[in-house]
Amino acid sequence: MRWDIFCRVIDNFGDIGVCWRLAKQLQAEHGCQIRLWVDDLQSFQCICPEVQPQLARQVLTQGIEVWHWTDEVNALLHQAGCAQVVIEAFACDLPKLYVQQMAAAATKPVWLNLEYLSAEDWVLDCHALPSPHPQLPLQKHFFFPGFVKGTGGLLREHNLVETMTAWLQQGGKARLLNELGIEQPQRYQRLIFLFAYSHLELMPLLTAWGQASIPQLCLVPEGALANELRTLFPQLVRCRSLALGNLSLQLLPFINQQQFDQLLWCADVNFVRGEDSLVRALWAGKPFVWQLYRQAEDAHLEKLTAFWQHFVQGMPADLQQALWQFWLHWNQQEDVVSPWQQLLALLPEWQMHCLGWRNELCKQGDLAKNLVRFVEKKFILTPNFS
Ligand SMILES: Cc1cn([C@H]2C[C@H](O)[C@@H](COP(=O)(O)OP(=O)(O)O[C@H]3O[C@@H](C)[C@H](O)[C@@H](O)[C@H]3O)O2)c(=O)[nH]c1=O
Repeated sequence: MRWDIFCRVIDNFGDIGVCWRLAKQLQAEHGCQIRLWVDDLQSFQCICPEVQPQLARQVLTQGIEVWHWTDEVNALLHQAGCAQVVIEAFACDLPKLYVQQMAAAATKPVWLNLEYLSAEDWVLDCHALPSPHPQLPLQKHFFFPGFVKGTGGLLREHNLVETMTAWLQQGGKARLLNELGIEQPQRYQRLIFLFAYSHLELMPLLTAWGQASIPQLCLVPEGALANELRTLFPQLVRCRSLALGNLSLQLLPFINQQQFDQLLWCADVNFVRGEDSLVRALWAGKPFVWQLYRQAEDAHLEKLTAFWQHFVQGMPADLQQALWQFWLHWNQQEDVVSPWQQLLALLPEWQMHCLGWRNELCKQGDLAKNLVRFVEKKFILTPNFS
C-alpha cells in the first residue's frame, strides 16, 4: 500500500524527526511504500545527511521517496496522484489540490492527522475520532500518540531494546565517541548529553558540574543551546571543546538520527527536549530531564505535570521530590544547582526507575503498528471508504 506522509517543519527538528522515524519504520517493518512530502529539506538534511535539498524528488537508501513540498507543488501533485493512506502530520494542512484528488478517488484514502504527543487525559477521548470534511466526501481521523493503552502509542522499532543492548555490549560507546572525535573518552566517569533549548540559568549548573569530584563529559549537540554557549564562551566559536574545572564541555556537529539515539544509549544522564528526543530517552532507559517546547500561557507546564503523574508511579518519595524540583525549575528557566545535588545523591534509584518504566512501556503496542492496524481495519470494514 502506498502511504503519503506530509510534514511541515514549523520550528526545530521535532516535526521532521518524528515523520522521518515513522517513514523508516513503516517501510522497513510493514512493507509500506512511503512518499514523504517535506517543505524544508535543509532541516531534513541536518538529521539525515543523505537528503539533497535542491531536488524536487529523490529516493533515499531505505527506498523512501522524498518529495519537496513547495508553494509550486501542484505540478508534482499531478504526477504523483494520491496515496491509499495519507498522514497529515501535526495538522500541517494538505495542499488543496491533493484533497481534491483524494475526494475524486474511487476508493477514498484513509486520511489521518497525526497529533502531537501528550500524556493529558483528554487524549484518550479524542484518539481515533473521525472528522467529516464539511464539503467533500472525505473524513479524517485524529491519531494521538500516547503513553497508555487506548492511545496511538509511541514510536518504537521492533527489537529496539535488543538492538541497543547488543550495540552497547559490542563496544558501541567507545566506537561512537571515537567517531565523534572525543579524545580519551575513558577518562570521564560520567557522560551527560545536553540537548536543550536555551536556558537562562545554565552557567551555575555548568559551574557545579565543573566542581564535581569526578571528571565529567558534557556533549552538546548543534542548535540553540550550542549557540548560547558560544556567546557565553567565545572560544567555542573557534574550537569545539572547553574545560571548566572537572568538566569537559564539547559541542557536536549535527549527527544523524541513528547516532543521536546511540548517544542517548551511552550517556549516564540525558537532557532532552520537545517530543521526539523524550521518547528516545525513554527507550534508552537512562535518567533523563525533559525540557518542553514552550507554549503560550505556560500550557507546556500542564503537559509536564500530566507526564509526571504517569512517570512517578512507583518512584520512591525522596526521588520524586528531587526530580520534580529539577524538572520544574529547568522548565521555568530557574537555577537548578541545589535540585541537581539532591538528584545526584539518588542517581542509582533514578536509573533503576527509568529502566523499570521503560520495560513496562515496552509492553504496549507501538505507534507504527497501531497505525497499520487502524488503516487495515478501515479498509476491511469499508472497502470503498468514504
Ligand atoms: C541536534 C540533533 C537532533 N536530531 C534529531 C533527533 C530528533 O529526531 C529531533 C529533535 O526533535 P525533538 O526532540 O522533538 O525536539 P525539537 O525541539 O527539535 O522539536 C520540537 O519542535 C517543535 C516544533 C515541536 O512542537 C516540539 O514538540 C518539538 O518536537 O532532531 C538529530 O538527529 N541529530 C542532531 O544532531
